[in-house]
Formats: sequence, structure tokens, C-alpha cells
Amino acid sequence: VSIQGQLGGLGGEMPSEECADRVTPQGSLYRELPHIINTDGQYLFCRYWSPKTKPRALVMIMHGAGEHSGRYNELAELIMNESIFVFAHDHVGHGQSEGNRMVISNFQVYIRDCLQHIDHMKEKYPGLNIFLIGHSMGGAIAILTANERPNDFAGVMLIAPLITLQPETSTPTKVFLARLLNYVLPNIGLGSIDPNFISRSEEEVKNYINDPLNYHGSVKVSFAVQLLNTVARIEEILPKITWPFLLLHGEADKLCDINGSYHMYDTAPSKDRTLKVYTSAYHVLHKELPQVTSEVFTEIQKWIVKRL
Ligand SMILES: O=C1CC[C@@H](CCC(=O)N2CCC(COc3ccc(F)cc3Cl)CC2)N1
Repeated sequence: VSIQGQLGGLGGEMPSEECADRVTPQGSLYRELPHIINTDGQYLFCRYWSPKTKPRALVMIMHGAGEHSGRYNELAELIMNESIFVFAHDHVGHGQSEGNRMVISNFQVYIRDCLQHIDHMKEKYPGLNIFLIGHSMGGAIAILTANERPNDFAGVMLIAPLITLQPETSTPTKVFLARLLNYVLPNIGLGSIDPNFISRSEEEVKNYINDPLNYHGSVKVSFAVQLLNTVARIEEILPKITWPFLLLHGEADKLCDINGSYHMYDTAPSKDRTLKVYTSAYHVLHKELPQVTSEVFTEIQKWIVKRL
């Protein structure tokens, strides 16, 4: 599946030689993989979980920073078994998509690419309700995507979303210095995500460390500034959110402050809103201790089915 993004002026010409041999960062041929081509001409790897029966809704999954869509297989299959068509892609600079690892010129690119993919799926399956699921940075993408099309989504499910900054890691001084540094040394690293903050499950921490499709390098200053800008954008739009949402957050999350979820729950005027806090749980709730993860899966499954 190869959907040519609306390339300004360059659209429509026959794919030249290199397009035919375009390969993923891991060396696989895009022409042999499901993919879309974003409006900057970058190839994004896609995943589709298509139900055996006629789909009764669409769900898009948006992954977080430094990971990829393959980590949502179990969750996606559970939802697919409800006769729902689940789809996702690896964001620019992630997994099997093109782009320098965890680098983004502007956070809006992530949202623009998701809207392109959503529009393509709406064309193929007209009239179906669409739900979004976003984790961490993917939660921020889901919030901003829904905000651009306030009436298009039947619901947004957020797993430990990035909504506000961790107070200790982002004092006003540090934020100021990051912005200043961005002008002189945008590519220096601020430090990488501590794998032990991912989950209390040793096995899931090992899986995260050993997955070659994950990025374990440092968060670059330029990327951090995009995240800072995103957090500021979300703060501004929270009071305007009216779509239904489900917030799931681990009480002991050290990567995305749970206060962001409390803040969204208290600030967004949506009538249909739910917040569930998982005692002592870490960041990646869908890859936490089995008890937590099974509760999270059931919660998501029930929330969607109830709103079909
Ligand atoms: O399964 C998985 C594997 C990975 C994880 C998802 C990770 C993810 O997306 N995060 C967590 C880290 C967070 C860092 O944030 C900042 C850093 C510097 C800065 F200056 C400002 C900010 Cl805001 C952004 C959001 N889930």
C-alpha cells in the first residue's frame, strides 16, 4: 500500500528508480511493506490489524517517543477481535519509518502525518466511528490530532499521556537553558530514557532494551524543545476539549507526570471523561505487571465497545 502524499507540484509523476528500491532504516524494501508517503516524501511504515468480519469502527494507535507501533500488537489484536479495524504507523524518525532517529523539525509533522493516515482510512471505510489511542508522546499527538478535528472522533484513550513536564526535570531555568542551547547546539543530548522507569516488569524492561526497533540514544535538545512547545500547546487547548476521553495513568510514573492527567481531567469540559489511576504502576501501563496490563486492556476494550 503506497499512498503518495499530496507533494506540492511534484505529485503524480511516475516513481523514479530510487523510489522502487527505497528501504527502511533496517534495510527492508518499502515496496514489500505496508507504508504511506507523507507530504515531505518520507516513507512511513504502517501496521494494520484487520478483523475477519466487516469492521464496525476504526482505531488508530499512536506510539510514544523512542518506540514503535509493533509494541501494540497484543492491544491491537484484542480490539481487532471486537470486529474493529486497528491501524498505526511508525512516526517519522522511529521504528521502520524514515527520518533521523528521534529528531523532528516540528511536532506538527507527527499530527499532520496521522491526519493523512486517518483521512486515507476514512476513505476506505466511510461512515465508521474513529477512536484514537495514544501513549506518552503519542498521547500528546492524539490530543492535538483530536483538537484539530473536534467532531471527528468518537473517543480518545490516553495511556500515560505527555501533558505536563516533570517538575524536577524541567525547572524554568532548565527550560530556558534548553531553549537557549537549541540555537547553538541543537543536537547535543540531554540524557536518555531510563529503561527502569518503563515498567515494574523485569521482562518488559528487558524486551524494551533488546528491541532493535526502539531508540535508546539521548533526547536531543532540539527534540526536547519540540516537546516543551507541545506541552505549552496542550496547556492552551485543554479548556476547549469537548470530545470523550479515557485517561489511564500509573501513580508511580516517573516519565510523564500523572499531574498532567489530573489537570486534563479537571480542566477539559468534556461530559464523557474517565480517569483511572493504577496504584504504584510505572509508565508503560500496557507493558506493566500482568495484573495491571490485563486491567488496562479490559478497560480500553470496554470503553470502546460502550461507545461504538
Ligand atoms: O513503551 C515505551 C517506551 C518509551 C516510552 C514512551 C516515551 C515517551 O514518549 N516519553 C517519555 C519521555 C518524555 C521526555 O520528555 C521530555 C524530555 C526532555 C524535555 F526537556 C522535555 C520533555 Cl517533555 C517524553 C514522552 N514508552
